[in-house]
Amino acid sequence: MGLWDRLRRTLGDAGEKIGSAFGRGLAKTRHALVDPLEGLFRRRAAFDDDFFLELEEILIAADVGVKTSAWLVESLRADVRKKGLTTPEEVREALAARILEVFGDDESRFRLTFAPEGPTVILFVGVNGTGKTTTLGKLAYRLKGEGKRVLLAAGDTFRAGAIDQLRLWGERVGADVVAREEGADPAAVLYEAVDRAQREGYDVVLGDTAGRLHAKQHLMNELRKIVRVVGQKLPGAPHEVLLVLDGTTGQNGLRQAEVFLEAARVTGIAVTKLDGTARGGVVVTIQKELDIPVKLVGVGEGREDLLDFSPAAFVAGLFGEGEGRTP
Ligand SMILES: Nc1nc2c(ncn2[C@@H]2O[C@H](COP(=O)(O)OP(=O)(O)OP(=O)(O)O)[C@@H](O)[C@H]2O)c(=O)[nH]1
Repeated sequence: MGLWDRLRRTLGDAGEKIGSAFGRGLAKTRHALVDPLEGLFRRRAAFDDDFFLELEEILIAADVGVKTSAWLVESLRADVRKKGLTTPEEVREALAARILEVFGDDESRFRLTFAPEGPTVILFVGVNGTGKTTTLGKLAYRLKGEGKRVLLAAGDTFRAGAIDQLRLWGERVGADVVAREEGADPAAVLYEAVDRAQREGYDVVLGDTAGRLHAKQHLMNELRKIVRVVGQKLPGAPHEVLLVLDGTTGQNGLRQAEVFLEAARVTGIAVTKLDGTARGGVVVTIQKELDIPVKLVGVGEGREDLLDFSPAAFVAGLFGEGEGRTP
């Protein structure tokens, strides 16, 4: 079975819808990556050194990252040689297959983890302005739609504005909010939220946290304390620590993330603002270099603009499968 058929099979009945949602979200990245690739196919008759050199430049420009791009190009070069690929279609498919290989075959790794019973606690961490609160709000909206009882915890107590923003999301999606005053101990807010969730039978607690990078040591201590306190209150929690990365910052965002990776056991990544960037290739780099699954992607400012990440949908969307085109 060819790659495109395999992707279709993985995505199943909802495939077309998922593929086109990813296709729309990745439109700018596709223009930066796949369109130049088509141009390259037209200009270069042979898959020679110049072809691979140009391909590497295209990948790097779409923020696939230097190391990952080099790996992709070398793998593709080997494919062309060993499998005797001669047509653009074959080479395009081999490249898509190599990108898919970076993510591995196990789609379940990319799904959010929920506690088998009792409340699930999901913490959102990341630099301010990356879209943490928005992503949390969108997820709350989705979970509410699934009939879950959702409690939001305003753990970014550094700014009154952040607390208000979370309250607003609570109103907008009909979720209850636990908040204290500005300057309160974030761990205490999270403790209170988990306690209330246990007593009152909430299904999910979504916890916001602060992301001030200039106070690095303080930030790390604060995060560690939150994770510790939540874990003591509810063994197994937090079930997810989601690092929110702004897709428009590409590789720079990855470097900023290191503080959070040091401070907490990050279980998944949410990449936001994919709709506004040609740097969606950063998703491939995150996988190759951090090996932490991307679980959610933001593709707009609306409350429905949140997608579950899926490697098959990502590759299908990237190569235009979801747009009703045959790749
Ligand atoms: N286009 C687009 N905009 C987004 C997306 N996610 C978030 N945004 C916007 O990004 C901006 C920042 O989002 P916030 O949720 O406030 O970011 P934050 O990380 O919580 O930042 P602080 O509140 O400062 O801690 C807002 O204007 C959001 O509407 C997305 O997926 N696509």
